[in-house]
Amino acid sequence: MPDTSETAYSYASVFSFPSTGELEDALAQFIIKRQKEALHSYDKFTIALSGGSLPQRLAALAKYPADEVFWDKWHVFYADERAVPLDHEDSNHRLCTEHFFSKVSIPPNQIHTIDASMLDDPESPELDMEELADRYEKLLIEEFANKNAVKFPKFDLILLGMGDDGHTASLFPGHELLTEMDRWVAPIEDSPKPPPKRITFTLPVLNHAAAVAFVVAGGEKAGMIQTVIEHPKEGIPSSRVIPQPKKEKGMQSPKDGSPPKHLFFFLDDEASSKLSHKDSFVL
Ligand SMILES: O=C1O[C@H](COP(=O)(O)O)[C@@H](O)[C@H](O)[C@H]1O
Repeated sequence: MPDTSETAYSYASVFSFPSTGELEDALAQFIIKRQKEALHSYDKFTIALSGGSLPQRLAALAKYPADEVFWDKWHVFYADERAVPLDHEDSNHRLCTEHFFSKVSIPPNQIHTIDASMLDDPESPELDMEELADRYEKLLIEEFANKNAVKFPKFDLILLGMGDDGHTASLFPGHELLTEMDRWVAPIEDSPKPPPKRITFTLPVLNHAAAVAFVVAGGEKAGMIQTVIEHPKEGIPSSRVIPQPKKEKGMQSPKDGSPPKHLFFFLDDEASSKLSHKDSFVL
């Protein structure tokens, strides 16, 4: 577990905003900066999204003009998805479509969903969750494996939410999936939060990303945010997200010579109310 101090967090930048509107504007600027950095190195921007409250935090991006956000370069995946049809009320894809994709112009073939053809009857005992996860992993392999020939994909940015129990993506506290160190995408059939059947990125995928940002609002999450940032614990999934991407040529370091940070928290003032330190938001 990383060292933390009362004055600054050595491994993460923690930003807090008085309102969710201000949080959303700052998050949009941050995402655009990451997109520009990615496009300096490659001709695409690979991003993974979550469900829950995250999709509604992305709508601010729609305000930016076409010379700022290059939607045709975006390649979108899901950090986790529920094993339900894509138009089901529990689907993370449905939420992202309603709150975000419907407002912007990402080419639909660059938004990578789970294989809906397997999900006509999500209650069916025949539903092969291993196969569902493997098919999603294959999409990642098509996107990443040739480019980097690495053991794990390296997303330019992964956006995560956090439940008040500390779960993130569909990695739950104390669950055996926290020990999965080989697969990229894993099934879970006993999610403590409904629906029970889901697929999820594994911890190594989260921790190989160039950047991961948690986006969390609300006073009910303040205690867990303090634990994750100031007193991280092995059994709490969000505590285990500490990206350490492989160095690449052109990777930018801060001008002050400090080691680059790859983990970011975008919080509202209620979620950050128990923290002893917050960073100024400077891009
Ligand atoms: O079940 C899930 O929960 C987390 C957290 O959701 P939130 O509503 O508390 O923001 C979410 O990030 C994940 O994608 C989702 O499947």
